[in-house]
Amino acid sequence: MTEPVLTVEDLSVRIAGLHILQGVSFTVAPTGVTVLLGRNGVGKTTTLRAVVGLTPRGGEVHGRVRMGDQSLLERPTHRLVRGGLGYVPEDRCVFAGLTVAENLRLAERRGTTAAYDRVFALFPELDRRSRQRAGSLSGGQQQMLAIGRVLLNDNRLLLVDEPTKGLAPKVVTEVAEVLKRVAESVPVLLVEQNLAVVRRLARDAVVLAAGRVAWTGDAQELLSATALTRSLLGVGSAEGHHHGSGTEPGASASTAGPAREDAR
Ligand SMILES: Nc1ncnc2c1ncn2[C@@H]1O[C@H](COP(=O)(O)OP(=O)(O)OP(=O)(O)O)[C@@H](O)[C@H]1O
Repeated sequence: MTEPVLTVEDLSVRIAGLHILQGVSFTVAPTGVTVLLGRNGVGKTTTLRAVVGLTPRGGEVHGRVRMGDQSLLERPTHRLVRGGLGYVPEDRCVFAGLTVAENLRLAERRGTTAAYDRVFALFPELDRRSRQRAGSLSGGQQQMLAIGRVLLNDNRLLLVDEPTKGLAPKVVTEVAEVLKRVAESVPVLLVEQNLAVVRRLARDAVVLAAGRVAWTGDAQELLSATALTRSLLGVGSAEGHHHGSGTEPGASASTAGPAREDAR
């Protein structure tokens, strides 16, 4: 068996008195996309943040997280990033007042050669728009910039949080396509609510529920098991068709109905 690139063991996170993660354990395969799923507010973002050392101040993190043989939890984020842990946060965090080129330049690491060729091959638009202010880019273009910025450097693992959130259908497809190409060379741990995107990209799935891992296994198998997706994610079917009352209110992936099937 190949060694996982990331091993999370008994991860527990408390924030503001809430015990959000209560002993989460899973691994991320060294190739392809592993998707982290679960209903709204279950702790997917909290998991990624804990791995990369960005739990909000005052939050308590316990457990073990390893990337290869390196233990991550006690290291500061900048060290982890330098060690090859790439993170694309949910809110993209591009510098709105700076140009595309300036945003990219800020991501360069001293002592290494930034891989502009790789980034512009994946995102030719960033090259074309290099003098445009990031704040005036579309949501999709900002997402491309957020991903491109991380890809300027070599990574051992990418953590990508809801990259298609709030994007137009056509752009969702573009972002999914780019992530698929990225994942050919670097493993990705992806939080994604759009099940059409999950279907397109993911090989392995980890599902969180009630602060713990409720299911792990083959992502495609999960998506084809209607009863399972309904109980774990609150959607009737990963196909995006309504089956009976397949969209329960408040279910995270329940927004992945027909309107979100565009990424196929
Ligand atoms: N800084 C914080 N202070 C208080 N509560 C927080 C904080 N960060 C997260 N939480 C709470 O922890 C829970 C998990 O949040 P998290 O963002 O990890 O969920 P998620 O699964 O990523 O949700 P979504 O699918 O909606 O993005 C939520 O109930 C959230 O309100």
